[in-house]
Amino acid sequence: MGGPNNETVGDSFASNKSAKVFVAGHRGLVGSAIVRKLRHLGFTNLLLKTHQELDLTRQSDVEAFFAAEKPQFVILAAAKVGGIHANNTYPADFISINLQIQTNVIDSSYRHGVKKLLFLGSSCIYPKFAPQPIPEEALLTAPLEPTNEWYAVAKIAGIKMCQAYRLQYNWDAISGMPTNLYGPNDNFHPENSHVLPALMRRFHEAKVKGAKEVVVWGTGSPLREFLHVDDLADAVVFLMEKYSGLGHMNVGSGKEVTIKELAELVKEVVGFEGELVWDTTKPDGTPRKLMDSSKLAELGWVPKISLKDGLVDTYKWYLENVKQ
Ligand SMILES: NC(=O)C1=CN([C@@H]2O[C@H](COP(=O)(O)OP(=O)(O)OC[C@H]3O[C@@H](n4cnc5c(N)ncnc54)[C@H](OP(=O)(O)O)[C@@H]3O)[C@@H](O)[C@H]2O)C=CC1
Ligand SMILES: C[C@H]1O[C@H](OP(=O)(O)OP(=O)(O)OC[C@H]2O[C@@H](n3cnc4c(=O)[nH]c(N)nc43)[C@H](O)[C@@H]2O)[C@@H](O)[C@@H](O)C1=O
Repeated sequence: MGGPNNETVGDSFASNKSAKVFVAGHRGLVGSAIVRKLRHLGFTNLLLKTHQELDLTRQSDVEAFFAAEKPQFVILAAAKVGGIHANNTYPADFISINLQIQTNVIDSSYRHGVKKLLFLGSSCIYPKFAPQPIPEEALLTAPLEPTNEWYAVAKIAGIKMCQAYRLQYNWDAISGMPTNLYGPNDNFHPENSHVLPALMRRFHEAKVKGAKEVVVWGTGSPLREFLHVDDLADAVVFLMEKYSGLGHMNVGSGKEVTIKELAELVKEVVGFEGELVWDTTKPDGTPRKLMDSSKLAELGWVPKISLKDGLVDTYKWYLENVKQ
């Protein structure tokens, strides 16, 4: 069994199903998938608070919550999240809310005896023109993509905070960097969401209305790597169990598609039969961000859900759960 400075640890997380686990952001895309996974594994003592019940930007409330509840494990999936337009339009929100949430949760977790914390960042932490596939070592080697640099700077601070607490206090805080995610409970907002849910909604509404065209942003040439959120939840539990290193860990599918290919695939899954029209006044963002997830693969984790299967599953969820 390893302590905080060992690269890998034994099965101390998943073997204790009655451990008190705080999943922050449990109603979001990622948090809800982690809760499903933990419940499936038999965890019985999950600590869950809605944004209304506990605003994680309020330091004294977070401090009081940790003092009263004393969780043993923390998975930090609460954040201000959005797609390229939201990141570009609300830079102050993206940097300040994320810095506040993560600083409050990480510091209170340490101060109130949490055994282990997992912080979630994003593939946008890497330079705009990083080597592909992007290894963890590419962090802070060149300038960021301007459309999301505010969010990226907050996420980089979160990684560094976990590392600093490990170094100074010998405390077990780790970071996982997921690639672009999708799945049940995604945000389907027409402007502020990520590309995949935005297109699913737009194609669905066009199909229902019998529209002839759907507008898609940018040129269609950027490449993106997509991972189903149930795979990510599986990787999160894996990291909680098996990894206790200083370095952050990439979590990707290893497969990339152009936005044009993605749009064609979503169109097919939804069953829209009209044309695509490209709005090139909208930004493309970073040209390519395929992560190198070989470190995680070497530890023994690989994804299982293909993009096609994941899209079918997500559209089924959309039809059953999103008000039409
Ligand atoms: N979606 C993606 O493609 C990717 C996501 N990630 C990371 O995964 C994590 C989760 O993202 P995702 O699930 O997509 O985001 P969502 O927006 O779906 O969920 C975020 C959750 O955080 C909660 N939250 C936000 N602000 C506060 C606050 N002040 N106090 C309490 N709760 C709050 C939200 O509650 P409410 O809605 O009530 O505000 C929501 O439940 C983030 O760290 C993100 O960076 C990483 C890579 C890709
Ligand atoms: C996960 C990651 O997500 C964000 O980065 P991003 O990968 O650029 O995210 P995106 O999903 O919004 O766009 C991907 C691509 O798709 C194109 N695109 C086409 N049509 C629509 C469209 O309708 N909506 C959106 N959002 N994009 C569209 C869009 O122009 C771009 O070329 C970060 O800000 C940050 O949040 C982050 O970490």
